[in-house]
Amino acid sequence: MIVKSAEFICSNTQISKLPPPVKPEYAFIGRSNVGKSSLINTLTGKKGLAKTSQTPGKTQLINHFLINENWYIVDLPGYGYARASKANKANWDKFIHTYLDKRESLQCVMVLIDSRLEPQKIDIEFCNWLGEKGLSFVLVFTKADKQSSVKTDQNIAKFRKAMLATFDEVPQFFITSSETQLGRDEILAFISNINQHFEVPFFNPPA
Ligand SMILES: Nc1nc2c(ncn2[C@@H]2O[C@H](COP(=O)(O)OP(=O)(O)OP(=O)(O)O)[C@@H](O)[C@H]2O)c(=O)[nH]1
Repeated sequence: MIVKSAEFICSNTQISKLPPPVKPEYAFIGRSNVGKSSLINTLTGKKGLAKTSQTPGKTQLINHFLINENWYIVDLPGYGYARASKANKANWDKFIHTYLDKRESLQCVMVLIDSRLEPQKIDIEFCNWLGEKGLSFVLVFTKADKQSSVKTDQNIAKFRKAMLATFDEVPQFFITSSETQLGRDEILAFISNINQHFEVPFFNPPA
């Protein structure tokens, strides 16, 4: 897929104010600082579209970006920000879980995992929750340029093994780097394929 246009549409803290669910959308989520904004910028080819920063936990809203005028990238707040208060974490859980569980037009959750790390409990738990809810998701291993491909493969194998404790099969995965654009074309092709089969879901427009 060629990305011809990518524009920021809205930031939300309320599910009721999200755009109508009439276009396919893909939610990008992961631990704070996993490289989510960088990946979104790489996919869209727009450097400043999603803000990148070295301060973990900066993204706190649900951000919708409209791509080629016919599908959305949804930038979700990062989870597992160590310095967030308990109340904030609980709010995050409720808000994001509601969005993921109820959003009619959500096609796939792109779960970003830092390829440099051994399997992290919080990532596995999140995948388990998605599995319990029957939500479609893929794994996107980020920052692959930061170490050898052997090391990346080892960490991915460990992650897959950890997932097999609860899943019969491991979901599809992508290896990416926002530095080298590794994985960009594969993710866009994956999305393009799903978009072709999208049918507008039934939904109740707000009164
Ligand atoms: N070398 C390398 N650095 C990366 C890559 N992706 C992200 N980074 C760096 O990692 C840091 C965090 O990246 P962001 O894209 O801001 O991460 P984020 O997940 O959006 O962060 P939050 O907004 O805190 O959730 C920045 O310093 C990026 O430049 C990558 O693929 N390779």
